[in-house]
Amino acid sequence: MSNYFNTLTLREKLEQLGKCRFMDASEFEDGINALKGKKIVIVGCGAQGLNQGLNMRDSGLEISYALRQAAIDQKRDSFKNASSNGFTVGTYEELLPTADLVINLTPDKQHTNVVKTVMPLMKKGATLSYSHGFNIVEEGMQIREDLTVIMVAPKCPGSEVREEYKRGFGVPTLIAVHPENDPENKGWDQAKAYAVATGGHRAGVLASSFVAEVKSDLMGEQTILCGLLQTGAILSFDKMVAEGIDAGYAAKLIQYGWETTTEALKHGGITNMMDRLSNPAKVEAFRLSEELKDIMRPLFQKHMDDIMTGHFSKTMMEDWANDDKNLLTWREATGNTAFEKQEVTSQEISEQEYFDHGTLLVAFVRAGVELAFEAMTESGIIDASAYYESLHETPLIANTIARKKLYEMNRVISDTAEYGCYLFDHACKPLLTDFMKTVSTNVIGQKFSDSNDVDNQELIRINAIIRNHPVEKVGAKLRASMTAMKVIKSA
Ligand SMILES: NC(=O)C1=CN([C@@H]2O[C@H](COP(=O)(O)OP(=O)(O)OC[C@H]3O[C@@H](n4cnc5c(N)ncnc54)[C@H](OP(=O)(O)O)[C@@H]3O)[C@@H](O)[C@H]2O)C=CC1
Ligand SMILES: CC[C@](O)(C(C)=O)C(=O)O
Ligand SMILES: [Mg+2]
Ligand SMILES: [Mg+2]
Repeated sequence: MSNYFNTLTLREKLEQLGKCRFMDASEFEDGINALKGKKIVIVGCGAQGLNQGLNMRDSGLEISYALRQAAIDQKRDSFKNASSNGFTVGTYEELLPTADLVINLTPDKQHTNVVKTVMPLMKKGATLSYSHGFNIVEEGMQIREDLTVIMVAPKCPGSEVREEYKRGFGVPTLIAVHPENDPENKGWDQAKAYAVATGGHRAGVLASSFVAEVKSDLMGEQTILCGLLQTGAILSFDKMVAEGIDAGYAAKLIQYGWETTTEALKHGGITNMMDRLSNPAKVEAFRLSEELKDIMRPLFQKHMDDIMTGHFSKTMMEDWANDDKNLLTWREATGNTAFEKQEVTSQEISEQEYFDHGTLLVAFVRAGVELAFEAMTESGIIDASAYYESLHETPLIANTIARKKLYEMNRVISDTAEYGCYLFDHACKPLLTDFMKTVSTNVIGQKFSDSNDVDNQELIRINAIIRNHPVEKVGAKLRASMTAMKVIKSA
């Protein structure tokens, strides 16, 4: 097997990277019909497997879970997840030969092994689905010619896939059909029905490609979504403690600070998040974020380049072959950081205080979102896709940090995202050493200034720069269509 992306001509690469169309609500009028009455078997019952399955069953589809014999015999979490929720659970041999749709929701590292085991058992003309295209794009997995291959990739952690559905909504979702595997021309109808069943159509669906999904997903998770939140958390905590801020307070400010400040992104993008600061603090956050952008730009570009060339996937696969030595060492090191180990204070921190004492957090978020968006769009990824993989998903990942610090984030995201997160974090922390020496507790841990004095001309200039960034333009459009869809549904 060889990297599929690297076998494409330049024109084919650009064509697939640029595939991204925001689908109209009318395209989902057929609902779940293309999958109604079909036998759907999910392989794996972890973060995505369980939550997607619950939504699909509640939407009227017939779902069961195929697990490894050992998982069933040992009553592992996957078995408990599926059986305690009343699903039929069976072995591959029992369930796969009659399945119309097999959904592979095992970790990316296992895909080659899982697909090679599953494929011979699948009936002629069935469909194989993924929620991330790594196996097809980076490993070049070849799928039997009679099988249709689709992707339905929710742009968020599995827990949110379920929570949003229960709220009567859904999460933005990217769908694709592998061009090499659509022999009966039914892939798009099935992918659309699947997106309806998970609730994704209510939040916005992008008709895209396996290639665009993989390259944008990897970039978002390595940089702004997970890597930078981890780096920013550790550096900000260490800084506060070194400067005499109570450690319990510092830990709480970070653990919940990302969630509170990025909640503002959901409603009104970077503009709204920055507007939550006092004017002098906004001017300072802008200055800091510009500096951060200059320092971190080469690192963001390196991650994008390494993802595009296949260098990242090659090195991660080397670690897979080496029993995950790097991943496991890095995971342990994250668990041992002072931030992770520190108990948080019981002292109340108000919503506004998270902004007032978190100017640096806001600067990190602005810098990271804009850099990730810029690196993706400069590489041919369409702005809507880049928006979902940078700004949109940041608050969702921040929610996981609020639950149990970095441990919870790294547990909930895929192993692929976790590996990329550590990779970025280890390269980024040393880059920011000098920068961190220049900041003090007036931008992290305490209020920036008691005065509200500000130069009007400077404020106007800064506001214009923030508001005119392309991530703000596409974000305003996408957020408006999400609201519109929500209204259509409840009408
Ligand atoms: N995590 C997330 O939020 C997101 C994940 N994705 C994608 O979704 C897919 C699933 O990821 P995620 O939900 O994180 O995965 P998990 O790590 O949560 O998956 C665990 C499940 O996979 C099973 N499994 C593990 N190894 C094997 C194997 N060798 N053979 C068969 N089953 C195995 C486990 O079963 P057992 O009990 O037998 O070990 C368990 O049921 C990935 O492609 C990922 O990139 C996409 C968007 C977000
Ligand atoms: C952010 C990481 C992710 O891509 C996701 C939750 O969307 C993953 O792979 O877990
Ligand atoms: Mg993702
Ligand atoms: Mg991912």
